[in-house]
Amino acid sequence: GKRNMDALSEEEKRLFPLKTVTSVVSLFESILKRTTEPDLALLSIIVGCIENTLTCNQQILSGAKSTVITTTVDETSEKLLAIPPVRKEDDFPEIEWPIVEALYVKFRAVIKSSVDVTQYGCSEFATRELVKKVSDVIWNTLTRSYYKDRAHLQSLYSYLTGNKLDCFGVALAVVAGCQVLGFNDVHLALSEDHAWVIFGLDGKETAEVTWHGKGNEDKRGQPVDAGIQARSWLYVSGNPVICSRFTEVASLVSSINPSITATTDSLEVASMQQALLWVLYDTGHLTRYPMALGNLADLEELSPTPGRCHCGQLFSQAIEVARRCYGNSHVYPYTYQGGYFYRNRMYKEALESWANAADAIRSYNYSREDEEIYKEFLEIANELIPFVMKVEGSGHSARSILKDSECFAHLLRFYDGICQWEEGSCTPVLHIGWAKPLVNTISKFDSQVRRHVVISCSEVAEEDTPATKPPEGKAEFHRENLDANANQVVLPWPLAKEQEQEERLVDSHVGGKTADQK
Ligand SMILES: FC(F)(F)Cc1cc2c(N3CCN(c4nnc(C(F)(F)F)s4)CC3)ncnc2s1
Repeated sequence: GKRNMDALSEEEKRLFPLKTVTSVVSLFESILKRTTEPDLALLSIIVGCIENTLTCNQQILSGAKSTVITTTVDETSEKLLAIPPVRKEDDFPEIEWPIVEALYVKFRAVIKSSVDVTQYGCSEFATRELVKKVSDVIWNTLTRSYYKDRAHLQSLYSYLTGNKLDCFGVALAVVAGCQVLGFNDVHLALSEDHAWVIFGLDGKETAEVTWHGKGNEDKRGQPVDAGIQARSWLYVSGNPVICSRFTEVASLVSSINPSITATTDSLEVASMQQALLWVLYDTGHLTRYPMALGNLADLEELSPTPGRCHCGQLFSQAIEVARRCYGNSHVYPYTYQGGYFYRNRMYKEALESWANAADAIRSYNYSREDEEIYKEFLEIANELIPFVMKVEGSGHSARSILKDSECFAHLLRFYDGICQWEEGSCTPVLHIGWAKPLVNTISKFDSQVRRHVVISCSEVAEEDTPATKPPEGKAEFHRENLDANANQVVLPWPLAKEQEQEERLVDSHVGGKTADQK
């Protein structure tokens, strides 16, 4: 029969005007169920329209009930403000189909009129020149200069109504533009702080299509191999999330930003994002996307969905995926989980997550474009851990973590990971600003506790390692390494080297027992 060339079916159009979370969820479910690939431009315009309507022209003083702030209004101002009747929390201003359709048609027209595909070969696959051309079209239609880190610049709605996009938004727009031109081999590749595209036969080619950070010359058009060779966290050792159309939908949903101000979120936008993430979770499109699982977990912590798993399980799932599918080269799954434990005063678990985060960073070389993760570790080391020491320090209970050798081991592993991250890097990581909190933190632990920590060397395991006892220097830090009364913990090698040298030093001076006599 007649191919329906419209973006939406008649049934889907009947869901408009969109004014509840439920209607947006129904629309997404319908589109995700189709046999054809979801249209990134259409979905990005829809969620962008809702987000920007609810967060950008919000008059807090209008007393609109949609925001989270608690306005302390006194009697007089109550009358003045004439607060409107409380709206259901998933109500939002009506989004009309003709508005969305007009923006969608405009995007397709901009792309098709700016790119003459006949100039780029006749293969079904995109070429580097084609990808660069689409990136140039987006790039050259952006406002000359604007605050790139502002919120709500990630969608095509922002691009089409304000000619502004953030770093992620440019990458998404390029992939959406290639989809308009029929190049379905062009897909998003996502690291924890950057985005690029893959394309060509078997998706073997890569290309930068957007900028990164401040004051860095953009590398648009170039492959990302150099970044991967440099072993910088920014390129996650060549383990980015390689998106399908569906994971690209997950990325545009995950990048929805409900914030109205630094301290206020829009309830409707947050509940829409949460509901859409569950739709993508149920259709299996978050399975290999740790950050989206982390985003969903954060939303669930704030407002648990009845009948859904506990947010703690989502944080754990994200870690599982990062270990199984991405060579444990992602850091955020551990800092998402550590943040959750910290907010819920589960400080021993938080220390373990942060030590695991440091294990993930240790094999990288720190480079100047890795500032985001540097700031993450700096905040953990110089704000969060000192706070834990402060609140735990007062407790003289035997159960205090300051008397727990496993906690001390987590702490040493945390610092050791950062030290090893610095080793071999061109850019230094640690400076005197790290030392004071470090010394302060380490010295808070009981000397008895410190005495019980056994440092072991974990050389690279050989194939024929005897299964019986862990050979000299082979024991890694595993739970089973705790001896019967669990008051000894074993640490991985890098720290042991220093400890052994220290002990040898001590022994030579005070004739104490050597390491192997203990
Ligand atoms: F494409 C770029 F360049 F933007 C890189 C990406 C970032 C990002 C994301 N983020 C970034 C990390 N992020 C975090 N929020 N809390 C974090 C943690 F520190 F608690 F771990 S990390 C929020 C969402 N969430 C989904 N997908 C992506 S793809």
